[in-house]
Amino acid sequence: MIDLVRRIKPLILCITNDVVKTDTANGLLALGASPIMSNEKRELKDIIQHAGGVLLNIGTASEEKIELYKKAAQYANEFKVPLVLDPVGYGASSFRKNLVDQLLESYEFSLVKGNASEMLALSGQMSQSKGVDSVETEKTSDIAKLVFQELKVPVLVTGEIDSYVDHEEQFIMKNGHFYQATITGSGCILGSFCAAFLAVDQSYEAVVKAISLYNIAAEKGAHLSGGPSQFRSQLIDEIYNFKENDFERKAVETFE
Ligand SMILES: Nc1ncnc2c1ncn2[C@@H]1O[C@H](COP(=O)(O)OP(=O)(O)OP(=O)(O)O)[C@@H](O)[C@H]1O
Ligand SMILES: Cc1ncsc1CCO
Repeated sequence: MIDLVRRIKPLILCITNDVVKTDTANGLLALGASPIMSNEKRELKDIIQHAGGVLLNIGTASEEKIELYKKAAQYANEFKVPLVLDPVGYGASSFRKNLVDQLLESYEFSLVKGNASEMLALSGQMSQSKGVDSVETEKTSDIAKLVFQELKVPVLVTGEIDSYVDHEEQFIMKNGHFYQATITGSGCILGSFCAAFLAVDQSYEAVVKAISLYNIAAEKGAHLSGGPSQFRSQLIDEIYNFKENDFERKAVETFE
């Protein structure tokens, strides 16, 4: 499926947070997709008409950006473009919680992905959210089931083990390296990769492939790195050099 992404080179609109814009654009370029970032609601219709996927990441949301998120979601639904939501910091403030709840009520998402803390909070259960990093100890598979029951949209919960649940599939995915948790934006980049794979294949397999590619690239990159800084750039090279047969390392299992 990576060959398909590289051949189609889908345009991915990322309405994402200020911390990770450059890393996300570099990640998508290394993958073979075509990123565009935007902060302007008046251009969204033009862009989304030609986009293969849209990512909404609310990591640095503000009152002024609410209309931007809503318009992007509206056009993505109107033009039937896959729409991914990353509810960064959900549970860390009531502003973020209200914003995400409104978006989920009003628009159709192809995937909601977040770390264990964010997703546990989204399920309506108590979570120890503090800031944007995950501090949850519950299994991501249990959290994914809870959030899916609550939202009834495909969900991905990230952590040491990632879990995906939709109306008919349930997977855990074991690839990845702890260095990923030492760099900012690791989950945010993954959200953009999910949008890029969903752009070429609107099924659960696209999500599994996006995570597997990203986490296998991380495993390979970590072995060549002395720490987070080197890892950060090595990861981009491993993504760029990823071959279809690298998927042979993927560690994906179904669960009950
Ligand atoms: N300890 C770990 N071992 C293996 N992989 C990990 C580990 N921690 C995170 N990952 C991987 O890192 C990526 C990001 O997951 P994480 O849950 O850290 O996201 P996040 O908290 O949303 O990140 P950020 O907010 O920095 O963007 C996923 O692909 C996940 O599989
Ligand atoms: C650190 C941080 N704060 C808001 S968004 C972000 C990037 C990781 O989610």
